[in-house]
Amino acid sequence: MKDLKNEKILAAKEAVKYLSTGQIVGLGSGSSAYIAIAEIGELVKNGLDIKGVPTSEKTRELAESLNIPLLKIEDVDSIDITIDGADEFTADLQLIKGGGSFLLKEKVVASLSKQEIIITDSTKKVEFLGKFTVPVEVIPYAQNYVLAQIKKLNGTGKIREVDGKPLITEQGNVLIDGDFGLIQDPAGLADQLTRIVGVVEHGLFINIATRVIMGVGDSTESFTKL
Ligand SMILES: O=C(CO)[C@H](O)[C@H](O)COP(=O)(O)O
Repeated sequence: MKDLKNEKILAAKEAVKYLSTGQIVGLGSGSSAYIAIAEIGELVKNGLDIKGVPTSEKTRELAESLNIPLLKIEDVDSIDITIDGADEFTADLQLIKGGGSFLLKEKVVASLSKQEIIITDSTKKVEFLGKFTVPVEVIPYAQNYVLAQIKKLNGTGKIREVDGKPLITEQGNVLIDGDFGLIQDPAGLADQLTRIVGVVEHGLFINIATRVIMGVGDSTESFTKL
């Protein structure tokens, strides 16, 4: 049986090799990113001088607990490198993110980043995105409209719930998990979702990742833009 936790650890250890002193580092969210943050905490303890930019409150709390110095996103113009996770990726580095509900901040941080390194276990690589649903962050007022528009795109949408109630994101929005089947044209779907009024952002990360490091058994595989 695959040891997915170990695969994430191996990927995280490989990713932090890209860090160097003086950098501003985006800190992702999710179980893989938290492993990387723990590694970064160790490196900081041993003298690595970086400043982190968190992608969620949970990440901020974790980084603070590890004494990683932090910057506010408002105070940075550019981020040198971000390490984050993903729910699915393809060989040409298109991603679905947002399983952990933090896609909006993750995409802002990724968009500011010169390098976006994604770390995953070996279950996340797919030929076509779409087995994992596409999270769509929506202002609550527009949720029924957006659900109807998703239908027009031949998709089905479901409001994400926690304990029987709609999950409210850190930005006060709701998430619709959109099922579009296997996605043949992720960039096209991303454009269509962006154009729906009331959609704040979605979890298709198109041409954003610069490298994916995937743990496989006892080693890692690295994917870069072809
Ligand atoms: O996008 C995310 C959170 O919004 C996560 O990076 C994604 O869900 C992967 O999580 P994990 O590393 O726990 O598998």
